[in-house]
Amino acid sequence: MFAENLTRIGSNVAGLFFVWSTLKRYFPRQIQQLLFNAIQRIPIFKRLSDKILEFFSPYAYIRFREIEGYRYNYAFAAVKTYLGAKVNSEVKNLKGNQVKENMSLDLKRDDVKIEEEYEGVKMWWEIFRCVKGKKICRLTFHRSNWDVVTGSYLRYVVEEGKSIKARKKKVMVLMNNPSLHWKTNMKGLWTCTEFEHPATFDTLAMDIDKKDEIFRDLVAFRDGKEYYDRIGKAWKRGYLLYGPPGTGKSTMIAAMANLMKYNIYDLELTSIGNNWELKKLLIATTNKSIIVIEDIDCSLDLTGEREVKDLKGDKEGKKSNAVTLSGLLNFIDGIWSACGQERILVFTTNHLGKLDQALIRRGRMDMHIELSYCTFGAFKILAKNYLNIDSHHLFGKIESLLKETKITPADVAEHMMVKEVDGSLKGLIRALERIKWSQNVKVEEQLQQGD
Ligand SMILES: Nc1ncnc2c1ncn2[C@@H]1O[C@H](COP(=O)(O)OP(=O)(O)OP(=O)(O)O)[C@@H](O)[C@H]1O
Ligand SMILES: [Mg+2]
Repeated sequence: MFAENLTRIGSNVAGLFFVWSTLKRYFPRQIQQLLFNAIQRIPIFKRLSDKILEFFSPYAYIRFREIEGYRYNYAFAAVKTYLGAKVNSEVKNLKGNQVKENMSLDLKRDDVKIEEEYEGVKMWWEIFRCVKGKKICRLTFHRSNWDVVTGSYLRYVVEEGKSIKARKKKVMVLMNNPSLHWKTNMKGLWTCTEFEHPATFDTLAMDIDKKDEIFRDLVAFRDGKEYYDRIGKAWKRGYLLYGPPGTGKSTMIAAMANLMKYNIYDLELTSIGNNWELKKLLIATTNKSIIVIEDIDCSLDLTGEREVKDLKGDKEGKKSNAVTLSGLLNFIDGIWSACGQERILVFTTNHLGKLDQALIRRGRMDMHIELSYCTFGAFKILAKNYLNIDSHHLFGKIESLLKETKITPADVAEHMMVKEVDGSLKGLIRALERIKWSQNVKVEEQLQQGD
């Protein structure tokens, strides 16, 4: 039976070769090409000729499909980014993209066939769409180079593609929608817009040592995959930012997002109906993100007896405004941690004392960061940002006034919006003297009341 089949296949292939060689003998080259193209247009012949060519070919192929099964193939994305970035003066097909008017032009290679050499080995890439319309990147290489391709080339392409993507990544900010607007399949939970806050760690006005510590902590977290795997801990970190209004809590979150290139999920607890909604929202967040709950003490009444509140929430069921402290804590420690990686959680508050200890204990909130009134060090950073000066003869006076007054970096910054250096520094000195005077009056009043 097998021998019979083999004979039949052999005679069919021989028949095809005979027809082909006859055509080649009697028809000119152009007509041969036309015939070949016409045959190739008939899907069954195309598949057959591709199979025959593949069988006799000394080349091997690796396909990266956009979708594998029902899942997006991240290797495809990396390969596509890598190929798109191969831009140089010899490339003839390029495409230009400008997402926003004020953003720079992004040039990408737009060839469907790309040839390159790696360690002396030739590689041929082709980008096309399969019958179902999904994109495929296909690599062709000589079989004798199997070891180079599978040993190092593909790893290099994927890693390079990922790092190009990370460099070009735009930070997004996502805000939760009320459940009324949610659609099926976990869609419509978050509204997404591009995040364009210019704050960086350089422009952040605070004590240099403290700033360095936070910076190093974030970088260690970002590069800490192996460490977290080794110690068997979920790859997440919590920061609690506390301090009076206008001291830079929101600015620090922006600087964190810009440094890490993580998206920000701005979680507005007051528009969440219950723990079930909270759970859905948190599960829909992606890796490499910062989940922010601003003014945690105002968003929820999280203080006092936890048990009493939770009981109330349970009794009233799903419909009640029942986002509870234990609901929040469970997701921070439990299910959510297990299903997500590389996430940062940031809580901000103006009143540290109001928070429940369970919420802010170490391990949940790994770092407590106080942002406070403007020091001379912080003032110098603001002066550099706003006025582009490193020193000035009025700095000495400002330094001694800052030691005696409580002024927020936001108020200091307000005085430096005037471009003229002398005028803005003198304005700041007047403001500091006013604050100092009113602080002294207050102290005197308190003393008199004490008498
Ligand atoms: N530490 C800081 N470094 C640089 N700029 C700052 C700093 N603090 C405040 N600012 C300036 O003041 C403005 C208000 O600061 P920000 O919104 O970060 O304060 P906040 O601590 O989040 O206040 P709130 O508690 O009211 O939310 C910012 O836009 C920024 O320009
Ligand atoms: Mg804020």
